[in-house]
Amino acid sequence: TGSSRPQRMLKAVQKNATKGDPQSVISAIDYYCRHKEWAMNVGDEKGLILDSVLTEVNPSMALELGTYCGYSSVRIARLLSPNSKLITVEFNPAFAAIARQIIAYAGLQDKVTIVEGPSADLIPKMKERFGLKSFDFVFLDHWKDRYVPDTKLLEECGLLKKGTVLLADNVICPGAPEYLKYVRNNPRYESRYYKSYLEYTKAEDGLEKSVFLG
Ligand SMILES: Cc1cc(C(=O)N2CCN(C)CC2)sc1-c1cc(O)c2nc[nH]c(=O)c2c1
Ligand SMILES: [Mg+2]
Repeated sequence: TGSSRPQRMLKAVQKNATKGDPQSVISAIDYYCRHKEWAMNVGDEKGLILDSVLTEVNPSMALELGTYCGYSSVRIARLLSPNSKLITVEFNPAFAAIARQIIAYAGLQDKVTIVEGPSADLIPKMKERFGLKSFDFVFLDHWKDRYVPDTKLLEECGLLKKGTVLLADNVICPGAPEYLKYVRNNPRYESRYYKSYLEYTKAEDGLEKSVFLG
C-alpha cells in the first residue's frame, strides 16, 4: 500500500519548509497543493481573510473544528499572542497524527492542543477538560452537516460569550446552506460573508463571519 495524501503533504513540508518557521510551512503546503496535489486546506486566499479576522479578534482561547493536516492550525497559532491557546478537534486519527507532526514542525506545539474524536462528544467536555470559561474565536471547518448542531451545542454549553466570533469555511463550496440560514436569521448573531475562492481553484467559496451577541 502506498502513502496517503496527508503523508505526502507532510513529506513536502519536511523537504521544503524550515523547522520552526510557520510561514515556510504554510508556503510549502500551499505550493504543494496548488502545483502537485489538491487538498482541502483553507488555502492561501481564504487564509488571508482568516488572518485578518484573527488579527482583529486577537483571541486568548480559540477553537478549531476540523484539523485535517494542521494547515489552518498553523495559520491560527502563528498569530496568537503569548499564553493564548488553540484547541483543535479532529475526528480522523490518521489526519490528527499528520497534523501533530506538521504543527510540531512549525514549532507551535506549545500553543496547540489536538483533541481526537467526534466534536459532538468533545464540545460538552471542553470546560471541565481544559478549565476554560468560553472561546473568543471558533473556526468551523469540519463537516457542513455539523456546523448547525455544533454551533447550538457551543451555545448550550455556555462556550460562547458576547463578542465571540465564529468563522465558517466552505459556506458556498461544498456549501452549508442550513448554517447560513441559521446564523443570518438569528437575532443572536451579526453575520457577514467574505467572498473568496475554493482553495487552489477558481470556483467560488467564502467564509461567513458571525459575531455572537449574547
Ligand atoms: C473534498 C472537497 C472537494 C471539493 C471540490 O469541490 N473539488 C472540486 C475541485 N477539485 C480541484 C477539488 C475538489 S471542495 C472539498 C472540501 C473543501 C474544504 O475546504 C473542506 N473543509 C472541511 N471539510 C471538508 O469536508 C471540506 C471539503
Ligand atoms: Mg474547509
